[in-house]
Amino acid sequence: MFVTDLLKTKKILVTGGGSGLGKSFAARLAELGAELVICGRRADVLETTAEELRRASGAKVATAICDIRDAGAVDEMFSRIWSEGPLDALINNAAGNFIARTETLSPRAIDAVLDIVLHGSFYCSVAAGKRWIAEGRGGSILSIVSSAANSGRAFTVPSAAAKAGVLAMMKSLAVEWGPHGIRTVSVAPGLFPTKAAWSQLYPDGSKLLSEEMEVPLRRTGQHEEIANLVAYLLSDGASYINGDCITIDGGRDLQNGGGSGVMGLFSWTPERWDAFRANSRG
Ligand SMILES: CCCCC/C=C/C(=O)SCCNC(=O)CCNC(=O)[C@H](O)C(C)(C)COP(=O)(O)OP(=O)(O)OC[C@H]1O[C@@H](n2cnc3c(N)ncnc32)[C@H](O)[C@@H]1OP(=O)(O)O
Ligand SMILES: NC(=O)C1=CN([C@@H]2O[C@H](COP(=O)(O)OP(=O)(O)OC[C@H]3O[C@@H](n4cnc5c(N)ncnc54)[C@H](OP(=O)(O)O)[C@@H]3O)[C@@H](O)[C@H]2O)C=CC1
Repeated sequence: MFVTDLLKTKKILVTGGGSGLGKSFAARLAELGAELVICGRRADVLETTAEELRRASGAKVATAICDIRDAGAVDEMFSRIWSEGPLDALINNAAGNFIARTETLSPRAIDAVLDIVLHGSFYCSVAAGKRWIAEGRGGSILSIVSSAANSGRAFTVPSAAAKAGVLAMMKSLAVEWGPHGIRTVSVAPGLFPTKAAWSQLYPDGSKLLSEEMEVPLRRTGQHEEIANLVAYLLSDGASYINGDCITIDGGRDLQNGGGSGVMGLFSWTPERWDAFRANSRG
């Protein structure tokens, strides 16, 4: 679908690039010639993925262990990356999320999601942007958000609020940093199966099946479909797209508001919620 060296001159950081969609983005970008840095908290996950990508594509793939909730650690990571050459693009992909009744959330639970999604994306964006501006060079920032950024979403309220904040940041920076040659673009995915999303959001299989049936295309998305969109948006072919958010969800958002996909959760008993909490990651 693309020329094989579409991203040949680009060096790209993918936060959360060791697993899930981030790994699929990294794999596609590497295939298209990009040099990559993938970051996350788990060294073993990052190393395994980096080795897989190097073997499959021959691309240069570096890893950075970094908890993006820590602003100091983020800035250190960017300094280390820059010491070997500047980035051309940043993908804010790392996220945390889980279903919960909002009134039961502890302050730490709320912060866990807000800090990863909103603060982490903000720290990374500023760390990249200030370096590009100081050097008088351009760059691209792509953030993975969700349709909940516009509509809100019951039972994953911290994620919805954080994604809305990220979207507002991206639209604002498109205007503020556009004159510096820095463009921003957001992608709002629908249902893309990943181990983490499915365990954190769809522990109840029947609920997922009903959500799939609410997608006009009657299926979940394939990773290569969203990875191709991300590759295009970071390529020079998309150089006049700035500040927009592209939805890739098989039409689901048009059919649903932010609420109907979670209707099944209203019937969960407190015991069912306790069982989910006891078994969920974290
Ligand atoms: C808007 C909806 C549309 C969908 C769009 C988005 C989809 C996705 O983002 S799917 C991606 C899902 N991937 C992940 O979640 C992977 C990363 N997740 C994690 O690392 C954890 O789940 C984390 C977010 C909880 C953060 O981990 P960590 O920093 O290790 O946090 P702790 O284990 O220390 O927990 C902090 C705090 O949160 C409470 N908590 C954790 N899980 C739950 C839960 N299921 N329900 C309620 N509360 C939970 C935990 O108890 C801690 O609070 P305190 O007990 O008060 O200390
Ligand atoms: N899958 C789906 O259907 C949908 C996904 N999305 C969005 O797509 C993106 C990818 O989701 P998905 O692949 O499903 O999720 P995953 O949980 O598989 O991936 C999240 C990645 O983020 C990393 N991460 C989490 N917290 C931190 C942190 N504090 N610092 C650094 N890295 C961190 C994780 O690595 P580690 O744990 O090692 O740190 C992991 O590699 C997210 O932005 C998500 O909100 C949006 C809508 C739907």
